[in-house]
Amino acid sequence: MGQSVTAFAPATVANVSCGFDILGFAIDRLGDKVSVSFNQEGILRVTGIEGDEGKLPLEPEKNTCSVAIQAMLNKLGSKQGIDIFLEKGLPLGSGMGSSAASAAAALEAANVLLGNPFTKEELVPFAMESERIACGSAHADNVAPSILGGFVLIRDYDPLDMVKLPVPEGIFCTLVHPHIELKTSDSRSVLRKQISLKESVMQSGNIAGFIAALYKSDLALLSRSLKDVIAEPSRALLIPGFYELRDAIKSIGSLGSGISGSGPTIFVLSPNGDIAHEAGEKAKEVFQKIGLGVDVYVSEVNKRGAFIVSR
Ligand SMILES: Nc1ncnc2c1ncn2[C@@H]1O[C@H](COP(=O)(O)OP(=O)(O)O)[C@@H](O)[C@H]1O
Ligand SMILES: N[C@@H](CCOP(=O)(O)O)C(=O)O
Repeated sequence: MGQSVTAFAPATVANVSCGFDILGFAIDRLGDKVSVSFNQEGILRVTGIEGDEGKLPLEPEKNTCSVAIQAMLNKLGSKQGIDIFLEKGLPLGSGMGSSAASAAAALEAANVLLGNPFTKEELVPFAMESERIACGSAHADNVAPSILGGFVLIRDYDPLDMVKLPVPEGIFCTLVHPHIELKTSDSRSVLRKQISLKESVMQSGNIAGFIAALYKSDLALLSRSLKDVIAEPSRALLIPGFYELRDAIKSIGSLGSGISGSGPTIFVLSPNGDIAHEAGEKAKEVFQKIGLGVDVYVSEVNKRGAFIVSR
């Protein structure tokens, strides 16, 4: 076997309530690992997947790792054969950017294997192609933060215009993952196709407030801006415990909660780690009452994004 390169890419929280399809941030530690190496057969193939309980496709045109690398090879005009091995660390259909993390790790590793022809920013459109395959929409609010780290704003899609945003000191995220699976394609299908002028004004005010809050490190403003009048009203109905958790954390000093991506994971932002852990305990109580299993992760915002583990 020739040179092998392994990369890790983190889970992400997309939308962050006020930024439907245009805002996301990366999480620490949780994520997918992908190893790539050249093969002599001149084909792109997924040679194996670990940690997916046999659920993910090996077909190169269906797996987000290979779809993303194929888009990269197409851009280079290359027919280089590459073997891909995926270690799946994220649950599927979780709302934690599982499909995106695979693509981000695959691209980070393949870019190094091919001699770094692209910057990190240039990798994002390749990963968007894989999101189109995974859930029918080429949104960038998972893949961009998974590759770049931190909070990322997608100002425009055509042409792609991304802004990496500051991360206020001390801010923590609690991810609450109830044990149900929600496909992004399904939770996109419940969205209203049109919103009112009033709702558009409210959403614009909140996304603008959120961005200002990041630049000013103003956590009170950030908390007031953590609202979603576009997706949350339709999607929250698919997530048991969503409003109960919001009520349960009202008095503990957290900054607010929302749906992570398209759900079912719920995120809570907090001004420090203690409150983030307390939010996690409240979440366990809420879901115990409902009788639904839940995983809780507490994490800082990951400023690094995808990185090389070994080469
Ligand atoms: N490498 C991959 N990792 C995760 N999902 C993948 C991968 N390749 C293809 N998929 C497909 O993408 C879908 C999961 O994506 P999605 O519903 O968007 O989950 P998430 O919200 O966790 O990203 C599944 O249908 C799965 O078969
Ligand atoms: N903006 C997208 C984000 C989907 O995130 P995922 O983690 O659920 O794949 C959407 O809201 O549909």
